[in-house]
Amino acid sequence: MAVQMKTKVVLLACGSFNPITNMHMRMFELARDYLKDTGRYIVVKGIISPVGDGYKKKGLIENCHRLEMARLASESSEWISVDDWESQQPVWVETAKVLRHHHAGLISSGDSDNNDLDTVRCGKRRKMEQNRNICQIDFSFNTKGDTPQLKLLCGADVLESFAVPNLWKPEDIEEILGRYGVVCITRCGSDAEKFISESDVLSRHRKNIHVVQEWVTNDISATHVRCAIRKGHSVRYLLPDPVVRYIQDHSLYKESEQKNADDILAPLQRYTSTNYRYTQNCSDPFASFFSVAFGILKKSSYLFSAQCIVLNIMPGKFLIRL
Ligand SMILES: Nc1ncnc2c1ncn2[C@@H]1O[C@H](COP(=O)(O)OP(=O)(O)OP(=O)(O)O)[C@@H](O)[C@H]1O
Ligand SMILES: NC(=O)c1ccc[n+]([C@@H]2O[C@H](COP(=O)(O)O)[C@@H](O)[C@H]2O)c1
Ligand SMILES: [Zn+2]
Repeated sequence: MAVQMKTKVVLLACGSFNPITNMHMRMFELARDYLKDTGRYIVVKGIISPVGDGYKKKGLIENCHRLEMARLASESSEWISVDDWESQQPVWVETAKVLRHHHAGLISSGDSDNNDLDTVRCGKRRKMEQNRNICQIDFSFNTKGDTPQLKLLCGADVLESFAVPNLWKPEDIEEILGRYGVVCITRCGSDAEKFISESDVLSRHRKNIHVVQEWVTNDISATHVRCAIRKGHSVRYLLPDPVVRYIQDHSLYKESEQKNADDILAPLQRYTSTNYRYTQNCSDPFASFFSVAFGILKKSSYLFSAQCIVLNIMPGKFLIRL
């Protein structure tokens, strides 16, 4: 009887994880089931890669805490682990570069018995031994090719953010979609299918974009969690228990929302340097402001939902803050 060959996949989730929530962990489970059900893929590993502090997102707490919380959350998983390479970089790193880094790691480690994937398996062997059924499901297939495919795992809001001017370099979008591929989990407030059909670049790479419908709609967001903590409300059952304990033990998120409040998000800073530069001797600051800001804000529901927009207008000078 012919043995069906499956393509091995490693899922990489990039994000703030500020803090990591149950939904972040659930994204991996949803994506793995979806890919398995296609009959073509077998997910062998999930990587959580918290963004570095240089991302400058409003309210982003130090990476040491976000990393530790992600580690605590992934302790209960036999196939998801946390990688600190991205968060340890001295400046913010584009997602395409993070993918390149992990892809190079997969290639160099090959697919031998002592490769990177097996390091995760060994590190979590005890848990896997406790759950032999999962081991059998995951590794009983013949797989094709030596190196697993690496795919970006994200929510639909991140996919939609591809359209925000000056947030992503067009060549990075091409690389992410063309070379790796994306597994996108639907999210309240986003319509991934509509967005893909209306975007030339996403339509062109349609076969590399897997949209996973989460029917049990779950609008947990880290922003809501931080807001609840500030109010002194319980966040239990929205986050893994060890993460709730860590937040309590370290008194996190009480006053962190002011962090980076005056900063510009790193990608916007990098790609719009000519746009947001102070404009000197401008005869009509409002006219100039709108010509710059309109491009940025036109399709930025993603930013509107997550960021506060502040304008600093001084005589003859102005600055957009997102
Ligand atoms: N409820 C959710 N449904 C689908 N995707 C989600 C959900 N929550 C987070 N994600 C995805 O997880 C990844 C990391 O997200 P992030 O760390 O920004 O979490 P978040 O809850 O969106 O936080 P914040 O509110 O601070 O933006 C992103 O790809 C995001 O789209
Ligand atoms: N140009 C880019 O590579 C680019 C732009 C915006 C966000 N991102 C990444 O997407 C993720 C989004 O995280 P948040 O949803 O928490 O903002 C982060 O990991 C960030 O580094 C990448
Ligand atoms: Zn987010």
